[in-house]
Amino acid sequence: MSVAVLGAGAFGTAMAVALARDGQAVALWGRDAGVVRAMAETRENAGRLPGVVLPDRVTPVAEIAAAAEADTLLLSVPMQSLGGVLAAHPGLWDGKRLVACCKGVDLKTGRGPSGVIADCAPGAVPAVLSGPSFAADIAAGLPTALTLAARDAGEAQALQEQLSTGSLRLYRSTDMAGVELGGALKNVIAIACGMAIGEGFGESARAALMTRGYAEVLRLALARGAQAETLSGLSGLGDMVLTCTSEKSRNYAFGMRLGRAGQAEALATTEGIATARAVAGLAAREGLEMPITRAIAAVLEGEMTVEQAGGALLARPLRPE
Ligand SMILES: NC(=O)C1=CN([C@@H]2O[C@H](COP(=O)(O)OP(=O)(O)OC[C@H]3O[C@@H](n4cnc5c(N)ncnc54)[C@H](OP(=O)(O)O)[C@@H]3O)[C@@H](O)[C@H]2O)C=CC1
Ligand SMILES: O=C(CO)COP(=O)(O)O
Repeated sequence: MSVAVLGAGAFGTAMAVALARDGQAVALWGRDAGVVRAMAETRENAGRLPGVVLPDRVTPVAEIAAAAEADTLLLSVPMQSLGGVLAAHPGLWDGKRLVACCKGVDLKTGRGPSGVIADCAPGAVPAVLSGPSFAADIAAGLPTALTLAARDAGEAQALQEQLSTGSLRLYRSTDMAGVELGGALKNVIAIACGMAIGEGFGESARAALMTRGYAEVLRLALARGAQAETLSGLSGLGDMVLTCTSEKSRNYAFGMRLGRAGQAEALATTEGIATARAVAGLAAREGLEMPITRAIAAVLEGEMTVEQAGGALLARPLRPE
């Protein structure tokens, strides 16, 4: 089984490096031919993952069809770009294992990564790779553990074996909904935690937000048919712990800047913003109790300040835990 990476950002490049160091030949597709040429010449992705040498087995390619010859394709573009990339090349995906590495909810359809793959590439086998991992850590060969989910247990095991390396340990799951919801929603809670620290609410408040945020994630995931064990695993609790406690997280750092300065510039990968909007809407429609997510969405819409959001959460009626 051969593997390629679509999306030459930090995470895609890190995965290509990890798999190549483990002995696999990996095509790495980037949409910008100039960036691809520079990677091939300098053996570095200077813009997205500076300082990491691309092993010889990584081949940067500017033609998506060349990368899509592989059996397994890691989709490492931001969540809001996933549908567009798949829809733009409809002839490439039949029979391929498409492993989504992005975390979030597509704003146009309300679907997670596997739903977007099912819509845009119905002839492919969808899978999801998620969990606590900074691209720089994977690229440095530091010990990392993630969850690989596919609907079919045999597919999940085949992908687990193909994509695990000496330092990257994958656990397998068939609970696609649980894995992708945990990955999407931890970004919302990370923004909340960043806001709390930036505003000066303190570390106790952050611990409360992580814990009560986890309760919200679990509530939504169970309502979507996910298994509780998945949410307490790497792709749920594991990623929430990492993302809510590290300024290396773009979502957490964004929240922190917003808490400190009242405004902050978002990146395409500040994926918790779109997720907060999508999930706050569906929580309201479906009567799901998700007060933290709704408060974060309100702050992001400019309907309240971080200070007001904190006050509103504290003023909620007292209830059993
Ligand atoms: N960085 C990390 O530590 C981790 C990231 N992830 C996930 O991986 C995904 C990618 O993140 P990451 O690599 O960090 O992000 P980056 O911002 O580093 O890279 C995103 C890449 O996607 C490319 N891209 C964006 N839109 C398109 C498009 N329409 N067509 C083709 N390529 C496109 C960008 O190209 P260009 O440079 O031309 O804009 C860029 O190369 C995210 O969903 C993220 O949540 C998961 C775990 C860890
Ligand atoms: O998902 C991540 C770690 O698992 C990276 O977090 P950010 O997308 O917030 O940078």
